[in-house]
Amino acid sequence: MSDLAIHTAGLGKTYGGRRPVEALKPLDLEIAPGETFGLLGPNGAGKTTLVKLLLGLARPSMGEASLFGRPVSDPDARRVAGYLPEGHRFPPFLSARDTLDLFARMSGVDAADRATRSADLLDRVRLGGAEDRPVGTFSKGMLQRLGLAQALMNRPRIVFLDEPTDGVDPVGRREIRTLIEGLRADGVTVFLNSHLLSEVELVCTRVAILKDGERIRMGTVDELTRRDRAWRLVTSPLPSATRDALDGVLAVEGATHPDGLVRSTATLPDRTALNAALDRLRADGVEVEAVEPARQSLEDLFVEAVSDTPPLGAEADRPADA
Ligand SMILES: Nc1ncnc2c1ncn2[C@@H]1O[C@H](COP(=O)(O)OP(=O)(O)OP(=O)(O)O)[C@@H](O)[C@H]1O
Repeated sequence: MSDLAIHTAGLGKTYGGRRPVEALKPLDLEIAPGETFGLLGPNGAGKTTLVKLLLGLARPSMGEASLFGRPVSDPDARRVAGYLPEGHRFPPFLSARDTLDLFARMSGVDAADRATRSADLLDRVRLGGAEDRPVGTFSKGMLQRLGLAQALMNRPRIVFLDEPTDGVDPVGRREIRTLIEGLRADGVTVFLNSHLLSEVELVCTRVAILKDGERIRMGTVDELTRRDRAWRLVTSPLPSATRDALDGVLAVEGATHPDGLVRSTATLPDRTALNAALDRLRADGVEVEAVEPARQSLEDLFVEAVSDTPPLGAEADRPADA
């Protein structure tokens, strides 16, 4: 039996009808326990479909999926999962405490446990003090935090969070991020669907990008955002002869920083060539403060990946070494 948190083999979904939609093309996916995995993709890419398949809420057209070694069609597989759906709604007249009590009943939490569990969760999502207010008076951030508490009610080993920071202000987003980091510290596997790439970049250990139902990228944020054959340098100012000698290799940023150092990007075929360039800088009396692989933001990568279509099976699994 697999001890992976999520395992899929050839999992795919085509919605029927007069014009069938291939929402998810056959997907092989392995997510280890304790990972915080981010699923990205433009609207209609198949993200929600994948989550529904993993929760047994939609039936696959092909392939199989399991959570912690149990097929997702087995209700016991779902018992270890929590779910915060996108755009969830709670009855507005219920208090936060009553809302959680309702979900506790639906999750089969023992009557003896329910009150303590709800109180603990309300504290955890920082809603202690607002427990008796009707949910209809809650801000978007409070509603999302209550949604998170609901998703954690059954002490899940894995939680699926669909746009948890949707409509939430920066302070609320940070609070939700801290909660997600807390889950990771507790060893809970997190499967995050989000359009907020800066958040995903901060919180996820690994990400995949879906487009038109197909996975077009997958890797750690570090692997995916590292630019091939490019390094970022921080140095003392460069004499003009050095600039001329390294013309075409070194692109120096125009602005001088308050620290008096200059930033540049070196584009070179390999590490040997990088070291030759550094030797040249040193020989010219330039002091080197820092050298690191150049990166693009996750947002740049996303836009680039979804704009040019070629599915990059080989590149997706490209080794991290520059
Ligand atoms: N019940 C359904 N019946 C028919 N087609 C569907 C159904 N649900 C989703 N689809 C289609 O499947 C494709 C994938 O939809 P899905 O909701 O999984 O995308 P998504 O990546 O979650 O999008 P978004 O970011 O907008 O939430 C879309 O073309 C969508 O129109």
